[in-house]
Amino acid sequence: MTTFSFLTDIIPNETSELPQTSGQEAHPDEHHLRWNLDQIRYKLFILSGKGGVGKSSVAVTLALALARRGFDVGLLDVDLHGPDVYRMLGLGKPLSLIHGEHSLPEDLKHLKIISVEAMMQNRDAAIIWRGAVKHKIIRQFLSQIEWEALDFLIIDAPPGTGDEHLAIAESIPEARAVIVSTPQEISLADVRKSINFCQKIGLQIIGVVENMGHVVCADCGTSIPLFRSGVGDQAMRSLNLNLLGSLPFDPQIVAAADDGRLKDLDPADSPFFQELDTVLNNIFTAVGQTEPQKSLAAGEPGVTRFAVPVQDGRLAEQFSQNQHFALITVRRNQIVEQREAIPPDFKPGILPAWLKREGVTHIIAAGLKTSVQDFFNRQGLTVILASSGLSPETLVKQHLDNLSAKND
Ligand SMILES: Nc1ncnc2c1ncn2[C@@H]1O[C@H](COP(=O)(O)OP(=O)(O)OP(=O)(O)O)[C@@H](O)[C@H]1O
Repeated sequence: MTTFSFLTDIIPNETSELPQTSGQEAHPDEHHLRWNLDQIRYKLFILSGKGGVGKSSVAVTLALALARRGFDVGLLDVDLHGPDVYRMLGLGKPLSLIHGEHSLPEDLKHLKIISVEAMMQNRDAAIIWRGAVKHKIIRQFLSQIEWEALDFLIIDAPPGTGDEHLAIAESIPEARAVIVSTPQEISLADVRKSINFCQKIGLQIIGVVENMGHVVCADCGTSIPLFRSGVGDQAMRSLNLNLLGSLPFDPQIVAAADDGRLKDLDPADSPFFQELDTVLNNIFTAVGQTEPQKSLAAGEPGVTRFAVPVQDGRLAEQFSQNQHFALITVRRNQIVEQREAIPPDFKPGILPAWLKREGVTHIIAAGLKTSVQDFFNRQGLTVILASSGLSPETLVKQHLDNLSAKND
């Protein structure tokens, strides 16, 4: 569940009044912001120099495709003046600020979405906010929403390079930019501005998605260019950018986005979604995500994942830096998957977040102090104490045997 009650004090009701803020306040949320962001593995910032090139469509469909592959995904719409994400997905009802919470439909269980549009009682109201207010709202989206452990956060920005972009770049310096463009010289000129912006503020660009440059013939599957051919390719080469993929113009995308049915389109019937797979795979390569499919989703019914700190293939006597964990997945009392992984750090703020991101539900460990056990328990991780020296597989099997003996 994502909670939003904090927004009552910053979102004007039905009007475009400015909330009172100097914009100069120190951010008491700094700690929470870092805590939240440390739990998110990859942050992708979707940009375009020009409006209407399909940036929101790419952001939304990337988020859908990732969630369908089992990744935990957050989609943040920071296009404060023209938020479209909520509309494209048909998430009709405005968020109830009285109850301060909102739950997403079951079929989007791997996807969390937040857009300023979700909070507007009147969606046609113009939003007139100064830079400082935008900055504050974006910081609050990032620091006060309980995003929890995510594999990907997709951020949809307005066109151009304005306050929203600066707020994101300052708050998430580790975000990586994906630039969306159509293959026309007029759009590509704006791409150069986006590149310049990213370079000036030190945002890493992972590549460009070319959109609506061709159509795919429904009868013969031939690709028919809609613009002067070669313009996009030449520009990518001259800008030294990675082309992540070329998405076709697909009339189903327009109709589905207009009707709020983007999430209902069958990817198998859509040339756009088929080509989006190439974009996704190129993004995985660029960010170093080795598995294009999350093997088994954390929290799936009947699935538990054990983390066992190991040394020389056996349960380690204690936690130590650079230690491997055996991650063992159990489904219906059977071990279905086993692999090793190393956490990025052993700090209290990092280790539980990493374990949760890896879908871990149980830790098997030796000699953990009660205070450390309580700490993991508070993070929703069950601790099972065992003696060191046995293999992780044996320990998990012993635990499963003990459980079934108790149930008999
Ligand atoms: N590949 C595509 N095929 C067909 N229609 C598309 C495609 N990509 C985007 N569209 C349509 O083009 C229009 C503009 O797309 P979108 O809103 O995603 O652009 P944008 O760059 O985010 O615009 P802005 O930032 O100005 O809001 C929408 O109607 C959308 O449905």
